[in-house]
Amino acid sequence: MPPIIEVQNLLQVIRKKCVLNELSMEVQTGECFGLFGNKSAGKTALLHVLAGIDRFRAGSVRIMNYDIRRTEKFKSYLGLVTQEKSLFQDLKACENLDFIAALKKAGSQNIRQVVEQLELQDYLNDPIDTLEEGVYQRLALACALLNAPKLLLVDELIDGLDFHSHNLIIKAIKNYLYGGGTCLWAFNRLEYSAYMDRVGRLDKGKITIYRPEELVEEYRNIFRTNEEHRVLS
Ligand SMILES: Nc1ncnc2c1ncn2[C@@H]1O[C@H](COP(=O)(O)OP(=O)(O)OP(=O)(O)O)[C@@H](O)[C@H]1O
Repeated sequence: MPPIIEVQNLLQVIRKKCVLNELSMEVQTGECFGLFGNKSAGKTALLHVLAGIDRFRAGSVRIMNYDIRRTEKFKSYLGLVTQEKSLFQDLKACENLDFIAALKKAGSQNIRQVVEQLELQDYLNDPIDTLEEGVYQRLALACALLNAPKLLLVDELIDGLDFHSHNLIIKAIKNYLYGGGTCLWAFNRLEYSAYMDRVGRLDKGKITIYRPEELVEEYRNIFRTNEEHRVLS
């Protein structure tokens, strides 16, 4: 089976700055693949290319074996939670679910399922701008899962959320993966790498692939080295 995401020599330039530089990577079906890196490392830029939001300068990107420069068919298999708030601000929570379900051709059974899974029952009649951050992110994930996507792309998602929302989201993603889904998850807190099967660390437009424990070990070593220098100097 070909990889669900296949990127070769991807070059992305934003406002004359080379953000992704000859980047190549593959994600296999069923993986939870993390994108890790400092602020401005290019995680969102890569996610936006994979979601078909931004055009890219050069290279090749295939999602589910579709060349994303040639077709938009892959988009109907995606679920996406962006870093920016992208739900409809003028609609209530239930209206967002109904509207997005209609766009994705998802039925009322799907809506009931995600509402239950992410415990949104008490918030359905609330306007979006009154939702606290954790509930907003649960709703954003619920909307992304409505079409039972083959590939879920999420940016940050759980950073700074209350413990209950954090746990509900982790459980929902775990169930999604258990059901055969694939997730690509951008984050910038090292501890979240524990949720991933593999992690790609972005730095200066390049990607290095790690097992989560290798990434933690590398940072532990950096810490130890720094500590030694500090004590010695
Ligand atoms: N619309 C834009 N206009 C100008 N520069 C941009 C734009 N979008 C991204 N960039 C630049 O591209 C680079 C990569 O940004 P990106 O948002 O992908 O980083 P990131 O790894 O997601 O960071 P963060 O963790 O802060 O979200 C940064 O230097 C950023 O300033």
